[in-house]
Amino acid sequence: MTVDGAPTTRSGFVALAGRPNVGKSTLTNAIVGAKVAIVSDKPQTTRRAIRGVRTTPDHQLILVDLPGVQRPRDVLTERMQGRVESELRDADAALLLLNAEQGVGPGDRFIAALLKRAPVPVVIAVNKIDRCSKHETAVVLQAAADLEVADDIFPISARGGQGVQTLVDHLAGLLPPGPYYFPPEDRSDQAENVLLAELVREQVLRRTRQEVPHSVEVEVGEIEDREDDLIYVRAVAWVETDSQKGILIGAGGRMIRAIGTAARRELERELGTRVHLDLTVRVRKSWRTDERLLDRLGIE
Ligand SMILES: Nc1nc2c(ncn2[C@@H]2O[C@H](COP(=O)(O)OP(=O)(O)OP(=O)(O)O)[C@@H](O)[C@H]2O)c(=O)[nH]1
Repeated sequence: MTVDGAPTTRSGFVALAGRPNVGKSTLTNAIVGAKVAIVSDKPQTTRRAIRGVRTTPDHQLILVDLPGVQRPRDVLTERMQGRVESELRDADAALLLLNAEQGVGPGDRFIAALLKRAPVPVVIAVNKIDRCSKHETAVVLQAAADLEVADDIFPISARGGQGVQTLVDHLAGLLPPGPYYFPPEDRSDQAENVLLAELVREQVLRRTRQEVPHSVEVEVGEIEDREDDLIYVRAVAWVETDSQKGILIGAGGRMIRAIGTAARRELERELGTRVHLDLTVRVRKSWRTDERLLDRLGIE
């Protein structure tokens, strides 16, 4: 409280960086307390910067869940990297997530080098400590310190919750004083169709496992109130080859029906109403290099 009794709030942006699969989505959900970022055991699920908003009486912490940072390889990853750099410029702090199970590798060093140039304080969280002994964790904490990028390093388990509160308290302390950016009830500012597309994509990945790589993108074109208590959602799953399309559709359409049913349930849970999901599969050869499609999909 200030002298005149008005509450002092802190608010700002924390840019979350880390190799694919380190647990960025799981941590985002743990911090925000809702399912805003999709979680999958496949690397590189998160292509868009998905923001989660945590609001408490004294702070609003806006997490920017960065796409997996990689060396530029094609148009998509160059764009992703551009996005990472601009998010860092606009952030109040950066959080580098490491995987305790895997230790510090070249990918982590690459991101750390990028973060060294960030004009904001950098914090490291070493995740998945539930999978490691105390000694193994200590070794990774030391390797994290040796990156010489962060002043503070926190061991956590995003899945189990261990250490998450301490980390959040520290991050909140790095935010500048200021009013809230979003209404307190908001947990994500994503356009609804992007969020729904992520939920559908999660089901596609879950069911197709290794067979269909990360070349699947989902676009939600239409969300329409059809009648009381029923929302019509039209989605297209874009793949790169005819054989991927075949896998997604499956023998006699079994796979696409299973994906559709599971995705519809997720959408119903999200929207709190019955959903009619119209899901089609289309082939778009090398969409990764198609700037116009990337724009339409909201990948900047
Ligand atoms: N044991 C354990 N597993 C975890 C923990 N945090 C995340 N995971 C698992 O690690 C896998 C990847 O987690 P995600 O949250 O999807 O990782 P991500 O960094 O968002 O991945 P991308 O979006 O692909 O970059 C999932 O299977 C999670 O359940 C943790 O603290 N402990």
